[in-house]
Amino acid sequence: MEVVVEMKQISKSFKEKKAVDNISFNIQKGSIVAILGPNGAGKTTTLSMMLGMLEPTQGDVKIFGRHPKDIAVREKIGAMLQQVSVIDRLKVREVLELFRSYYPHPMEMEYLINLTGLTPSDLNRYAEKLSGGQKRCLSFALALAGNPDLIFFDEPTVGLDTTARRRFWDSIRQLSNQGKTVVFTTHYLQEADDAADRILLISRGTLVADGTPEEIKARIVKRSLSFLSDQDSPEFRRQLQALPDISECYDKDGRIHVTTDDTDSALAAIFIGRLPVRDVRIDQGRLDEAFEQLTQNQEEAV
Ligand SMILES: Nc1ncnc2c1ncn2[C@@H]1O[C@H](COP(=O)(O)OP(=O)(O)OP(=O)(O)O)[C@@H](O)[C@H]1O
Repeated sequence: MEVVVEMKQISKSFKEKKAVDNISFNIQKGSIVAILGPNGAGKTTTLSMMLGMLEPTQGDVKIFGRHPKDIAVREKIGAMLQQVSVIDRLKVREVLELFRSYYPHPMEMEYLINLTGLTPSDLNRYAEKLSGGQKRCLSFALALAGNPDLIFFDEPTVGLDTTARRRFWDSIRQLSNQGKTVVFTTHYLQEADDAADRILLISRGTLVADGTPEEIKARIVKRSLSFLSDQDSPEFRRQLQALPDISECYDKDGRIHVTTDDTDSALAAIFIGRLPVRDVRIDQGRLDEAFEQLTQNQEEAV
């Protein structure tokens, strides 16, 4: 598989603040990768270094095997960033033509318009007169104007309604099917889960997990066992605390719950030790709760 992005031991500090701390990953051609994390995690900083807009304090970024600022790289990448700025006094069609003219192999105008949700009537309007959502569509179109092989999006769906959001992700899938590589940042686990093949989970500047959405979910969602007991005693509670990989033991809704990363081993230990339990259930924690907890921890630490 062709590697298009190589991030090797990247750190970025702003004065005293370490925004990104020793992150390494590669991105393969044709993949859709979400950089997921709470506010201030370092997502935009990471993206900006891939785009060559920020130089790392340490480490090495390579895009298509070259420095991100290399002209050959610039012709093959597109980006849609958080702030939407449009050129005044130009109609949408003129702005698009202008951007297309910067590139050796621009995307066909008709395809570009279809893909990005701009309508024929939008094309004759002045860019500054578009609504917020329409400006996002224009921004998407400008990111694609050069027919890039690698496209970066910073929080792409902020401010889009449900229909526009769905259209955006459908278009991204189409681009990915053509072998284009997509990297986007998001706060939302749900969005990363729906849209990405792979999630890079960033927290406080470090890469805390890297895998498919399924792997990430399995990692952050805690499992627990719950059961009833007719012979509750301090000795029984001590035995529960000694189960493998137990992080918590509590009572809820008349049942005893133990949280563990390894439900199989905990179950085996319960049966081997003949602990006085019955009606054992394995519960999967809720994904949104787990992610919220991760986010809260981050916010508390900032
Ligand atoms: N130019 C800068 N000067 C000083 N500190 C900065 C600068 N840019 C980012 N930071 C700090 O670096 C940290 C990471 O910021 P970054 O914008 O990368 O986070 P993020 O994950 O993209 O957050 P958000 O989701 O809120 O956009 C934050 O603490 C931020 O305040």
